[in-house]
Amino acid sequence: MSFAKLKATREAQTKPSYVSSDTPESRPRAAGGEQAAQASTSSSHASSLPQNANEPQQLYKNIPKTLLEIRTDAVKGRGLWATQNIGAGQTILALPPYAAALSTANLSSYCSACTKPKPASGSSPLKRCTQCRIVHYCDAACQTADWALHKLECVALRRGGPPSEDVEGETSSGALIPNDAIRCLARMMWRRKKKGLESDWSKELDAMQAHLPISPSAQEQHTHLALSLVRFLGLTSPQELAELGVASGAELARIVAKFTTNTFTLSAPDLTPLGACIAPPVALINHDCQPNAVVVFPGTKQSHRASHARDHSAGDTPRRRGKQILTAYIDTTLPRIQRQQALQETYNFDCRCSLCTSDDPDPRESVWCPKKCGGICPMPTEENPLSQCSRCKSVLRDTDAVLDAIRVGQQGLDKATAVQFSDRAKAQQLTSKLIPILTSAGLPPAAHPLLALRRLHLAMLIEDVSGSVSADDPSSPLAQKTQTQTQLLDEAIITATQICKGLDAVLPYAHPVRGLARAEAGKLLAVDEPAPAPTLTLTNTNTTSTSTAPPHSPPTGPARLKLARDTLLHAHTELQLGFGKANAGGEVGRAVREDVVGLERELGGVDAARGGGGEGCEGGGEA
Ligand SMILES: C[S@@+](CC[C@H](N)C(=O)[O-])C[C@H]1O[C@@H](n2cnc3c(N)ncnc32)[C@H](O)[C@@H]1O
Repeated sequence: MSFAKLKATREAQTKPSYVSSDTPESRPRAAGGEQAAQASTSSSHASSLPQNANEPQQLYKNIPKTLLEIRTDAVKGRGLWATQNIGAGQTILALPPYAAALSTANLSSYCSACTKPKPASGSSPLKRCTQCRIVHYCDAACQTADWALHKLECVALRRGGPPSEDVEGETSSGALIPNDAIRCLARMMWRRKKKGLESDWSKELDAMQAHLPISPSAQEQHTHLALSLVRFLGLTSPQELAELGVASGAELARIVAKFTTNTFTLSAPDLTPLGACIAPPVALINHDCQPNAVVVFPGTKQSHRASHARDHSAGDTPRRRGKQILTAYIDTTLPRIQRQQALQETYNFDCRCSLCTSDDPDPRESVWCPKKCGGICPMPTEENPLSQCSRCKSVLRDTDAVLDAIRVGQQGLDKATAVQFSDRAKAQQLTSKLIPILTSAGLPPAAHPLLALRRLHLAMLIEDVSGSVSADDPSSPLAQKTQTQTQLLDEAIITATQICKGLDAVLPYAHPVRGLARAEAGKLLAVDEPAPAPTLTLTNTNTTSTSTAPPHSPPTGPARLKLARDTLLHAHTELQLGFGKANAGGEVGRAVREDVVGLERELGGVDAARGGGGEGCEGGGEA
């Protein structure tokens, strides 16, 4: 698994949100910069705070001082605080990563300079570096922009990577390709040397917080990464290490530790993980499971010439002056215990945020009220099987059945996630079987692992839907073909709708994941319905009636189009806030807006054909 994927399993799907969370109390800004920061950090976190940076405010020139300031929290260390009220959807920070690398699987399908994907067939394909034959670029301009780093990387790639599990593929000449973490680290080191060790750029990197790994497995992982890096860089002596500005092996270990604590998953505008990247000003932001900001890579209007890490403030409540800016490092749709484990494993701290310390029932860990009053019961556990509805106080019976369903669901989710690419049929069989088991055990749409299973199921269904539309088999009978297509599409729409319900219950309004999920549901509703292929049903009165609709199937015809338009409009509003207003909701937000305009036109046509006036939105669907 690539480093990006590994981190992404923890963080990507639920890139941060933005509730008006009541963040821990702000503390007065530490007067003494790094020393003060170090002194005020809990030693139980075994972290080593920056030793050699300037007064932090003098570094980080690209942090807008009119909006933000660096302060130190006694528990979390340095962080960013709002110096004025920041509106929903306002960009807080926008900057390109200091170093980035695509994961190996993406090296031939994305540009290594701007991270734009391979163009659709028909347009000119990505150009491969003729020397290493590994990295690809949109054109000569992208290649030139990346050359200063790639010329060093090209040599290292041709030399071949370390023969270890960090290697994820090989070149046509059989050279091994190290994973994205090693290549990103190497790019960071080369650039650090080029910029000068005394430059602010390098000092910001050096000032990143490092956790000295506590667990033996983390220690082993760091050592392994450091050794692989040395081999990839082609270093054979301590002198060569010193030429890169690294005085000793211990210092190299610290650099690796800083890297793992502070990297981000480089993602596409739709949050698909692409690789690893590092941006010290953004890495200053601390974690909260109910954060008030989000890190996204929304794509630029004309092209992806610059891959910006943008930190957006989103949601419908402004971040008030004096509040700490907080993002989520992990998937916040997960139940508390899994969030805590992920944070401990990678970032080495116990989260004490309001969500992690609350006693209120949490939809992530809940079961519908047995009396169906609309309330929820806390999910029973082996230790605490007693559970009652938070609203009507009805007691949940047969908790063993619920516990069994959850256990089987979690095991199935782990298995299906592991085999989703290698054995699609198995993964799909698992998700299809487990979703009804969990719903009949009474789990609401937000509960884990039901929500996660549905998200996985939908990803596979969407591939099937596009496959069934594009690979229309002319030999199969029309009725059978359209029925399969209708069933697939309806199942995808129903699943997407349930996912939106689940995400709405656990993520704050305008979270990018919510916006993307709603955009997906809207797009599925907008897919042309397969030509009607009615099944004939004989009735006992000797007449025939037609019916293709399974129970709870989505509406058809103009009603479906209207629902698609309304869903996409809703998605557009959330995407604008989640991916930034100034950026018009990012690449996905702009595409959704075009879809809305198309649907408005179609609906106008339908209304005109019926002789009615359209009931569309002015200006093509701006919410
Ligand atoms: C990416 S860094 C954030 C910036 C860091 N505070 C600094 O001083 O450079 C991540 C580290 O910050 C600390 N941290 C972030 N959020 C925290 C939280 N909610 N509680 C405790 N520590 C936190 C942890 O030590 C974590 O490994």
